[in-house]
Amino acid sequence: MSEPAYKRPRIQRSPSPVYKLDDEDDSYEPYVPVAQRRQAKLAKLTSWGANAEKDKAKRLQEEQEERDDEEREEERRREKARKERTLLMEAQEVHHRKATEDAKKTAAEKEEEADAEILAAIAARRKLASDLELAKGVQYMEPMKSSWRPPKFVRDRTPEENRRIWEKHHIIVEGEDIPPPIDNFTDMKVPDPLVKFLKSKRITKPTPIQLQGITTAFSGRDMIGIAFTGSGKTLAFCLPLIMLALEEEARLPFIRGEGPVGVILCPSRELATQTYENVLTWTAALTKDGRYPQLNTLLCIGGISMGEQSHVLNKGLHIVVATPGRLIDMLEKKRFTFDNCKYLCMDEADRMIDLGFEEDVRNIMSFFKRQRQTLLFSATMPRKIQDFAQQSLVKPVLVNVGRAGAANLDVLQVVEYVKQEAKMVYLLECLQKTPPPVIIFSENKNEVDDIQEYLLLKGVEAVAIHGSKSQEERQYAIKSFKSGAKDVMVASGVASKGLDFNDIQHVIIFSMPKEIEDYVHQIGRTGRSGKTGIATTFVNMNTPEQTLLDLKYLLMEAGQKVPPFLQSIEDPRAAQGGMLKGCPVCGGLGHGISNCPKLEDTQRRQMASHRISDDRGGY
Ligand SMILES: Nc1ncnc2c1ncn2[C@@H]1O[C@H](COP(=O)(O)OP(=O)(O)OP(=O)(O)O)[C@@H](O)[C@H]1O
Repeated sequence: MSEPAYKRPRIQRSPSPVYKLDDEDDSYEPYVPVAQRRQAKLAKLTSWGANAEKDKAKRLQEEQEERDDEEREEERRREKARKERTLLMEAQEVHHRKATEDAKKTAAEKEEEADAEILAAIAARRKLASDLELAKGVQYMEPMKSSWRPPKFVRDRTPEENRRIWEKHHIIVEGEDIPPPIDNFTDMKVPDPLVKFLKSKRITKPTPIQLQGITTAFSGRDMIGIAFTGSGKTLAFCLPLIMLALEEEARLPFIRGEGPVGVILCPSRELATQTYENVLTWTAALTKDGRYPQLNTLLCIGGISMGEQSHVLNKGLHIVVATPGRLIDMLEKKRFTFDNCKYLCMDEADRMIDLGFEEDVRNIMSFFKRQRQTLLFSATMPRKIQDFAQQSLVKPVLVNVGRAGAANLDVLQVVEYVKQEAKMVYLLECLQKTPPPVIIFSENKNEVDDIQEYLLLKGVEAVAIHGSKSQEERQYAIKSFKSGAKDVMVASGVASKGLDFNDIQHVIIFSMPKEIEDYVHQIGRTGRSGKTGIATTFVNMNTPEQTLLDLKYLLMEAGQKVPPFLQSIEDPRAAQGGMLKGCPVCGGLGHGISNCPKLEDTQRRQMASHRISDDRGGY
């Protein structure tokens, strides 16, 4: 058995006291003397002020840095956004802006703008200069030098006196240092035998284009000459070349292989032949006198054998009259060179540049070794061609007699509505209006043949000419018509440019050409050199309304009678308001550039990229 546990008794004691040491008392503050305390406070205050300044500056700096950071960040964001913006978005914006602006414009303003855009696109063509000159950036700044001086009394004239002469002859001149007009061949210093010869041909006084054009060309200036059909442009550009050739020959006679001094380019073989014959007569008149040397002229056209003219090539050569294709051929074969050629004239220049000859002209220019005097002449020269040509000429002078593309006022224009099926029969009746010679124009080669056949059947002495005829047939037609052996010549429109037949009484336009310029050239075969003539034009349902509108305006401009069916044709542009200006591409008054038939035709031709003629010098 176990013993019970013993519980020891506990003694209750009071808790032991907690002792604290003196220095552990919180409230204890050592004693600091007053002076020392004041100094300490002062020091504290001073140091606090300086720190506050520092803090403030620091804070400001930090704030500035923060702002800079934010700006940089914003710029980064903007840059990123800019990069992310697609071209499409920009295009949309431009489009939107344009749409808003367009909404504010009138229809006329919109059309004007569209026209300007098309014109700018056309104007962006390469300058008319040789490839070499373009590549080398050769640009002539000063006109060619000339030894010709106007007589003293002309030099002494005041500008006001010159202006009065221009006004009197309805001549508009543009350009720098315009040479003075002279209204007398002798005062122009044209050699006496030539003046006498011209007189014998009833050419006694210069026509307006001659009195300004000849002095301009004599002065060595590049020029654009615009004047009515039959107003004597041929003499205006041939005479200066003849004078230049005389001067060169007198200085040092030409021997074989030398020359030519100048070249005249024409768009058709017939026109080149006619100009060549003119040059031959004028140079022969000089030589006949015995005081002047013989000048040699070469006709350079397709369809003829150049062998026949080898006698000319065997001598020094002064003047070449050419169509572009054959000229390029001769230059490439080095039958002659343009090393000393100083004069380049283009007759019917608007056609030369427009009718697919532009590249040929550039090619021809590449054969020139130095600066030349360039002259462009035509009865029709739309603004577009003038502007284009101006950039290629050196300080050009523009000599303009009447509106470019206006009809000759000496032609009485009659427009008749004739049904298609009635045309042939009515033609016979129409032929009775005047005595021969008469020219009938048709746009279509087959129609030309049909008309000739019909007339022959009816006993009318008629010849026909168009681009598909052989050179012999073409020459025969021209010769027999010119000599008076044949009364009527039926021709395709292309035969119209520049041909000068004696006293054509009546021009009948069997089918109205689409381009009003062609009409102007066709009616211009009559009413030449101051005489009057009649032009009868057949129109009907097949004639495009726009062509009729061009015709209407042309008749109005020339003060001619406008038949009721033409009067009733409304101009859609008139309804839109705005100025009715001539089309800058073709000069037609009845339409704008956006619906110009000539431009359409050019574009179609360019797309088909085929040439007008196989020999480049024919029609
Ligand atoms: N000063 C003049 N006085 C009278 N007749 C002239 C004069 N000058 C030229 N002629 C004659 O006028 C006719 C027409 O001249 P030319 O063929 O040079 O005209 P054009 O202006 O070239 O016409 P187109 O634009 O149709 O080619 C010619 O028969 C020419 O002999």
